[in-house]
Amino acid sequence: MFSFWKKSTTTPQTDWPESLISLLGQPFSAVLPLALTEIADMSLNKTELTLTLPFPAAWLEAELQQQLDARALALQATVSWRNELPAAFSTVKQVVLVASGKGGVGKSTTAVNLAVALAQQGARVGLLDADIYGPSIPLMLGEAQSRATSPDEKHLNPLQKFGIYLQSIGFLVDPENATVWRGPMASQALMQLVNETLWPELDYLVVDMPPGTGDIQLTMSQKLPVAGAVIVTTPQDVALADAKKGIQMFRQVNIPLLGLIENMSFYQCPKCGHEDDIFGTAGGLELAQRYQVPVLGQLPLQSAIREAGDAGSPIVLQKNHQTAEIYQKMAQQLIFTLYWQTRLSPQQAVEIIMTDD
Ligand SMILES: Nc1ncnc2c1ncn2[C@@H]1O[C@H](COP(=O)(O)OP(=O)(O)OP(=O)(O)O)[C@@H](O)[C@H]1O
Repeated sequence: MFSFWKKSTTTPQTDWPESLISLLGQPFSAVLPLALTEIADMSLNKTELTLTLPFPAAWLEAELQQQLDARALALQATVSWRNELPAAFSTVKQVVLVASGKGGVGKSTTAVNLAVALAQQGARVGLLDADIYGPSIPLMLGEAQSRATSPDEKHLNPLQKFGIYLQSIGFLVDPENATVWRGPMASQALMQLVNETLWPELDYLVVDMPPGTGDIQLTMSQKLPVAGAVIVTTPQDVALADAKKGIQMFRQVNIPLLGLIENMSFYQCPKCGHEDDIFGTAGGLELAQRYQVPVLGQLPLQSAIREAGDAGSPIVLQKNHQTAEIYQKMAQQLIFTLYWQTRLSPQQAVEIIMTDD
């Protein structure tokens, strides 16, 4: 019997206003295509409607309040969440890989912005920079000069920035030294980085994978108890061919594909807003359709994204920025996809065992 989420007995009572019951009983939005009555624990106390969900959804509070106001229901919405998932390993509940077949398509940018967007929803988030060929996350979070510290010479403390916990191969070695690692040595080092970091309790650990579909990527995908992978691609033919290999690799090792993100989808002129399909049209979307992978979103090629990354302050932190909102919507979709997937097949906790092969 599925036991991920037990609804309480506080589902709407008959004395709840009819319009409130109808609001909560409708599929809520494209991001949350379920009725809140199906997933939330709810209570109504005079002027306050309190919902507790099985996944982080800070965005829902504002949307729900809007709907309550629109229906002239004089209620204050409060949303909280409770994570009842078992840890997939150590203190980490769900591991999400961000991968790309080809280098330079914006994988690290996407991983950083998604991790911060997940934290903005109220989740406890870790970000592991496993991109051994170009650990760029320290730079993108303004921590390029930081080094990992150890409390006992055996473990590593993660850094904390913008509400997320960070670890990077770049905090341990100079990027030039890391790039010479190959095969087993690289995967061994990366697995050590995962295991020896003192992660606090995390709802999501986002892993920025090295680009490509070689041995390192395969070993990591097999050794980590992964909840799912997100593929980042640009619409160019060469990137798509490599993204296809990524999809095939994850399918081979039974890792669910949570979604595809088409980055640098179109060029957006910062002056006039004109859009141009600089790398072709919707290639990522066609690939996603062909392989039946959900599309999480499309991002423009936009100098603001690069500038924010270079300044060490990801664009998702900017208030009311259109691009920040795209990342936030993608994170919401990701949260719901992970919830739904776990609900359909509850995961088992596993122990990570290091071997020399
Ligand atoms: N949508 C975008 N618009 C403009 N610049 C972008 C966009 N996405 C990424 N960039 C920039 O492109 C460069 C490469 O991005 P990033 O490091 O995220 O790619 P990557 O796929 O992780 O690369 P690598 O394979 O080297 O790790 C960075 O300078 C980044 O700021």
